[in-house]
This record gives sequence, C-alpha cells and structure tokens, in this order.
Amino acid sequence: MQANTATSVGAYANGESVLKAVPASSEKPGDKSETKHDALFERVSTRLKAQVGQDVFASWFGRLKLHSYSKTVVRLSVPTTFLKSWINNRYLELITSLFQQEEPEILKVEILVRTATRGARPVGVEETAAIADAAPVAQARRSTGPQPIAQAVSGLTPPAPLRQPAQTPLFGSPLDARYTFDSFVEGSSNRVALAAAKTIAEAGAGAVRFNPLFIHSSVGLGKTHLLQAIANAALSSARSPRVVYLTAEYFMWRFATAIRDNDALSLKETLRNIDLLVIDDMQFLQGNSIQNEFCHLLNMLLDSAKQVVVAADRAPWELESLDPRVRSRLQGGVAIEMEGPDYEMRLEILQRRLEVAKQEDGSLDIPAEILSHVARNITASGRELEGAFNQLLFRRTFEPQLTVERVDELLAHLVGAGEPRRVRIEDIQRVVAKHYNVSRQELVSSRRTRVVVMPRQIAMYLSKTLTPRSFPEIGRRFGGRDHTTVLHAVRKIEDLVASDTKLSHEIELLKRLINE
Ligand SMILES: Nc1ncnc2c1ncn2[C@@H]1O[C@H](COP(=O)(O)OP(=O)(O)OP(=O)(O)O)[C@@H](O)[C@H]1O
Repeated sequence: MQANTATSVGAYANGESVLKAVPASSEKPGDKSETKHDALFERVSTRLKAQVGQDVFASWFGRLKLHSYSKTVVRLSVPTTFLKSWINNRYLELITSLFQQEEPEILKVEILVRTATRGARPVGVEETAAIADAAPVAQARRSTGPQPIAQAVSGLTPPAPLRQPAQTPLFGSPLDARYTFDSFVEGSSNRVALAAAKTIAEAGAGAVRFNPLFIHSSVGLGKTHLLQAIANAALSSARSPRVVYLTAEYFMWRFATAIRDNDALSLKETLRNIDLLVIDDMQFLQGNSIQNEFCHLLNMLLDSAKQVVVAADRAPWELESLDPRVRSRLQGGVAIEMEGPDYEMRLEILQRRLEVAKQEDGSLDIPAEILSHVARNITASGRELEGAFNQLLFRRTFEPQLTVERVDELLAHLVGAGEPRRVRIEDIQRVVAKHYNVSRQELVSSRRTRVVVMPRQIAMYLSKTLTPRSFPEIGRRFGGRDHTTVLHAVRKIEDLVASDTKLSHEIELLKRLINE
C-alpha cells in the first residue's frame, strides 16, 4: 500500500522496491491535510499488513493508493478493475473497520480504478495469485525467464500517448499498452503469425478468416505481446468491437467465482455478446467443468462467426490435458508456430527498447557495440533479452563505462539460457518411421509384426528420454496404448542399448536427426 505520491515499480535485483514520486491524490501537493491523510493511510496500511501478512499484503495491496479523502469517505485507488473487485469482495470490510478504528468519523471506504499514467503491467501477479487462491489447479507459472529486474529504470514504458490502451477491454485481464504491433519486431520467425494477427485486428465484423487462430511457441517468444497487440489494435479501431482478452487462468478463476456466487449465467451472457475473444496461455486450462464451459463458449463464438485467438506453449494437438472436444475445435482453425528471434531481430528489439528509454531520459545511452554484443550472445527469447536490457540500463546508471567484459560478467546467467529445442513426439515418430521405412500410421497402429514392433519400441524409448511426457501420455500418442506397454518398451530398449553397440549407435544417430 503506497502513500499517495508514489508509483510502485516492483521488486528488483536487490529485492527492494524502487518508488518514483508522482502525485496521485486529488488534493494539491503540499496541503497540510494531505500529510495528515497520508499518515492515516500509512497507519492503516501498517495495521492491514499486520493483519493479513506480508505475502497477501504484497499481492493485493502493494499498489493501493490513497485517492482522496473527505470527512466521512475515504477513496482508495488501484490500477485494475480486477484488483478493485477482488479487494471489494474480500477486504473492504476489514479496510473500512481499520480506518474507523483510526478515525471514527469515517463511514465509508471506496475503491476506484485509477487511470494509470504508466503502462499497465502485463497480465500478472494479482490475477494468477487470485487463481492460485480460488482454483488451485493452475500451479504452473507462465514465466520461467528472469523477472523484470528494473521496470524501475525509466524507459521501459513508451511515451505517454502510447501507454494507454485506447479503450479497456469489456472484461478480463488487463492489457499492457506497450504491447502493440508497432513495438513488435518482425522477422522470419514470426512473419506469418504477425500477418495473421494484423489481418484479424483489422478485419471488420464478419470478416473471419482464420478461426480460431492458434499461435504457439516456447516461452518468451512474443505470444502475449502479439495477442495483446491484436486486442489493443482492435479496441482502438473505429469499429469498436467488443473485445475480451483473458489468460486461461483468469478464465478459470472467473468461472469458478461465478459458479460459487451463482452468477455463471450473467457471465455467460457477457461472453456471448463479444466480437473477439483472445485467450492466452491455453495450456493452463484445467478442470472438467471449466473446460466444459469453455467448450460451450468456443462453440458458440465459432458457430456465430466471432473471432477467437488462442496462444499456448505448444500446438493444439499437443495440449494433452485439454478435453478432446476443446482440442478438436482448436485444431479446426489455423495453427502457426513462432520460432526464436534471429540476430537481426534481437538487435532490433534491443534498439527499440533503447529508443523508448531515451524518450524518457535523453541522457541514457548504450553503445552500439554493447547492444550488438548482447544481441549476439543472448539468444534464448525476448524475455531474456528484456532481462538483459533492463540489467544494462540499471547498471549504467552507476557504472557509466560498461565494457564488453563487464557486460559478459553481468549477463553470464542469461547467456545460453535458452531452453534446448523442444522435441515433439510427432517429430520422433516421423524420424523413426523414415529411418526404418515404415509409415507413421503403422507406428501408432495395433500391428504387431516384427518390422513395426521394434521401431515402435525405439520411438517410445526416444519419446521417454527426449521429452518430458509421462508413460500414459506416450501411450496415448502411440495409438492409445497402456502405460505398461510403454514402460516395457523403454526397459527393453535400455537393456538392448547396454549390450548392442550397433543399436546404441543407431539410437544416437536417431537422436541427432530428431534434434536437427
Ligand atoms: N518480436 C518481438 N518484438 C518485440 N518484443 C518481443 C518480441 N518477441 C518477444 N518480445 C518481448 O519479449 C518479452 C516476452 O514476450 P511474451 O511475454 O510476449 O512471450 P510469450 O511467448 O507470451 O511467453 P510465455 O510463453 O512465457 O507466456 C516481452 O517483453 C515482449 O515484448
């Protein structure tokens, strides 16, 4: 909870918060009453923190500010509608009573959504925290990359006119106004996805071309950026379509809450009337009843030619935890994979970040050779690049003469931090089938002839050793076999590899082919 003159910018490298002073109160700076009210607000904050604990406080009240104050009414502000309803539903009584304990004249506390002067965060902490609380099914976290080390450092948010989404979506997770098509760097790895995204954002009502559009890539390669760019662009278009941007986790949480509050009908009614549904992190959608609801929604929107855009960390046919009906509908549109950025793209991402940073602080600079050095060495994803850039900016404020060697030292943890290329079971099946001159259909069929049994067992063994998939999952991908069959195949090939040098070389060769 912050005093009324501070904007939180989060926790950084040293774990401390960095605060920047921007007036937030409706009262004039310098008013005596302002100081008095700030002090009151601070006291209530301290009591609230003591009452709910540090973690809950940090999750829900870290960005609560004192907005204005009259004799009997205190108005507090938060940056998102979501946070407002969360606090209203769960903590308003407590906050009101804490204020009343300090100032008995206070009758009411109101929570408002402030018009942010800085870009909204990407979908984040409070939504996922809420879901973890309300629907503990979604434990997987979306970001494995470095946390924003220094959003505190000026320059990570574009100049004022770009920061605000033209409109906020009807419902759902907040949009980050920095995520636009303009700030999205195009290259061979994402050109098709970008073109499809722009077509959708520009399309008029009824001009549904790729439906649903399914964008997939491994982490940090710009899916969220692209999805939010679609939503931001559609919202600012003259057509004023009704746009909903949601993470799958938010969807789950929202439905779970609506069902609990007997409010599912009105939620469905709201969703029924939208023009564009954008769903991020689809891999986290879990739970039978929620998937059922999602399936109805998807069917209804697709059948009435409303556009749906989905992103996930894998292709629709690989979303094994999804209800087969949902998976099948998702496969009915266009799936586009985005690859990692090449050197030119990485350099451009860094250059654009620097331009934005300079617009906020003209004295900032990072020499071109350092930028290109970073672009050459941080190859993993946009998220690692973002982390590297933030580190550099942060460091340059107190180490103005950064050398390439020093940069290497600072970014050592990010160099080569990319995940190894994700191997897919279908790639394994394709390579193995080709190598042994059988068809992929035969590999997954029930045929038990010698020519196909051994390649199948090898493919199962490789699926277990090269992918994180479980025995039952692999069984399903090989024609719905039982997990014990997979287990048997893996053990058998392991034993053979230990004693048969020829087979062991063959397996090594297959691994190389699969990883190519
Ligand atoms: N082509 C790009 N142009 C500009 N910025 C990019 C690009 N690709 C990624 N980024 C930046 O990299 C960061 C991570 O991207 P984003 O969150 O969109 O990835 P993601 O694919 O959704 O990751 P996850 O799978 O973890 O959800 C963001 O700051 C984003 O702006």
